[in-house]
Amino acid sequence: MQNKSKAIQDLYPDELAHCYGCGKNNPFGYQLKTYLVGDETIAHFTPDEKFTALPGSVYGGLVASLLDCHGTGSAAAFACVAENIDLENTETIPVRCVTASLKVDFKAPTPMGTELELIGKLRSIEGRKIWVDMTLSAKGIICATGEILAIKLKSNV
Ligand SMILES: CCCCCCCCCCCCCCCC(=O)SCCNC(=O)CCNC(=O)[C@H](O)C(C)(C)COP(=O)(O)OP(=O)(O)OC[C@H]1O[C@@H](n2cnc3c(N)ncnc32)[C@H](O)[C@@H]1OP(=O)(O)O
Repeated sequence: MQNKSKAIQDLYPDELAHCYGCGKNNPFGYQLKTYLVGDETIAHFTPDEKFTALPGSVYGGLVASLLDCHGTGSAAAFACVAENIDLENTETIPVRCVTASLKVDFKAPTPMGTELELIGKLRSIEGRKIWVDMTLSAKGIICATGEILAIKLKSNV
């Protein structure tokens, strides 16, 4: 079992840490952080008014991008576990996962100014293909669900 201490995105090497959604080296982005806790992953984000769809609710593009970055982070974490890479005792990980497919279902309006919680669960790993199921909730209410197919790149770029 892994503990919640290092975010998976903080283990991406510096030259690959510029993603708008989750790169620690992108000062303009969301800097989403995904943690492995037991056999799930978790991330939090609190949207402000610039992400408005209608007053009081968050636009769907943000919801999708949070699921995208939590999904690839989760896929990388689950791949590391499968490969016996100890996330607690490494500075960078050798696994590179990118999104091939992302499905989002919007279940309820996502409220503005409330901490959102993203949870990821590994569905399966088949070769370089990693499927993760996700929820995005606010105050315990599921606002969106997501399914991602992430692909582990063949070589370390
Ligand atoms: C952007 C580059 C960054 C590189 C550095 C990495 C840095 C790590 C840090 C990450 C930073 C944060 C990331 C945030 C999340 C993003 O936003 S990522 C950006 C959005 N995603 C992209 O730009 C990916 C664009 N697509 C691609 O580059 C290529 O299509 C892929 C996904 C790497 C796959 O190409 P490939 O390695 O040549 O693999 P390929 O043989 O085509 O497919 C492998 C398997 O997956 C299946 N597959 C592929 N696509 C699909 C699909 N859409 N549906 C179903 N199955 C599929 C294939 O059928 C195949 O299955 P099998 O035959 O093995 O059974």
